[in-house]
Amino acid sequence: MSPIVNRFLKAPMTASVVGCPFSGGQPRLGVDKGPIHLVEAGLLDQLVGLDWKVNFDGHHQFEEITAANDPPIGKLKNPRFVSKVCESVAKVVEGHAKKGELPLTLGGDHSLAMGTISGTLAAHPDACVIWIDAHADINTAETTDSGNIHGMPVSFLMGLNSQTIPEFSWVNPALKPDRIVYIGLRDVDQGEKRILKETGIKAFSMHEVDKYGIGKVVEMALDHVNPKRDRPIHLSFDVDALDPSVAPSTGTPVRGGLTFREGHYICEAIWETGCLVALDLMEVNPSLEDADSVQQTVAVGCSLVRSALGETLL
Ligand SMILES: NC(=[NH2+])NCCC[C@H](N)C(=O)O
Ligand SMILES: [Mn+2]
Ligand SMILES: [Mn+2]
Repeated sequence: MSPIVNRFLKAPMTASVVGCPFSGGQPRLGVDKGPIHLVEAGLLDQLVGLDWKVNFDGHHQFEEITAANDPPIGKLKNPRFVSKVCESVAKVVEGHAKKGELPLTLGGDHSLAMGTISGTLAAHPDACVIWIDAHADINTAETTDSGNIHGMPVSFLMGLNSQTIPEFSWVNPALKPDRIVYIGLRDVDQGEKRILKETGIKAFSMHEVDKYGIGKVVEMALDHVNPKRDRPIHLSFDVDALDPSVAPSTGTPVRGGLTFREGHYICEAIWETGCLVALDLMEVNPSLEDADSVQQTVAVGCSLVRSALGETLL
């Protein structure tokens, strides 16, 4: 383990794994198998190898709400199911975080971040969010085209929906625009572009990664949300931020993404701040593409987590 001291976690440093076999935030089956594959690939032993104490007592259990009992609310698909699962995930993440452990949430689709970030903010009200993704996931109930809630968690966390949706009233819209920063964006819907402008949320798209290089981009991102490097950091990593040649097995791949090293650099640099308090690794879908692609994507998912939890190259 690197000599980095984490200022928010209790010793012995403990990762509490929240495996979330959930796919209700988007239509493609298989993303619910992501956490199972990540664990079966040996991720937990790898973390033990980095000197983490690892808590894992099986994947997160939740009650299924069937489509028949979950008609759309406006355009939102599976709204009650997504909401219930995220609410339970929020409680679990909050519980771990309040004990000084690091919740490591394995998705599952990215709607789960509504839960994980709610949980983090309940335990660490001062936290900032670093969101690594091809997508902004900030559509509102009004702007969404797809109705897939994995494209909307940030809007709920920030309270951007003009009409309150009672099913989601448990979400405390505590995330402020200056406490989230994006890296890796390249497929942002028109309505989302407008929201980013209006809220003034800082975003480093692939254009900025090309222009400045990943080292400078991460530094600028941290300077924005965490200028004194004294705030807890929640890192939410959607594997589709990586180029599809690096992480092919994901539901909404977009070409022109982060290289293998750029993705890992982000994780390493955030660990080096000593401020990481929660990590999400989302959207690994082992049902998509051939067996080699699946193996490659799962392996990259594991190595991103290791980098974020202190693995170094030397
Ligand atoms: N977490 C993701 N992969 N999100 C993809 C979102 C795609 C699109 N913007 C939508 O709203 O449906
Ligand atoms: Mn994405
Ligand atoms: Mn996403």
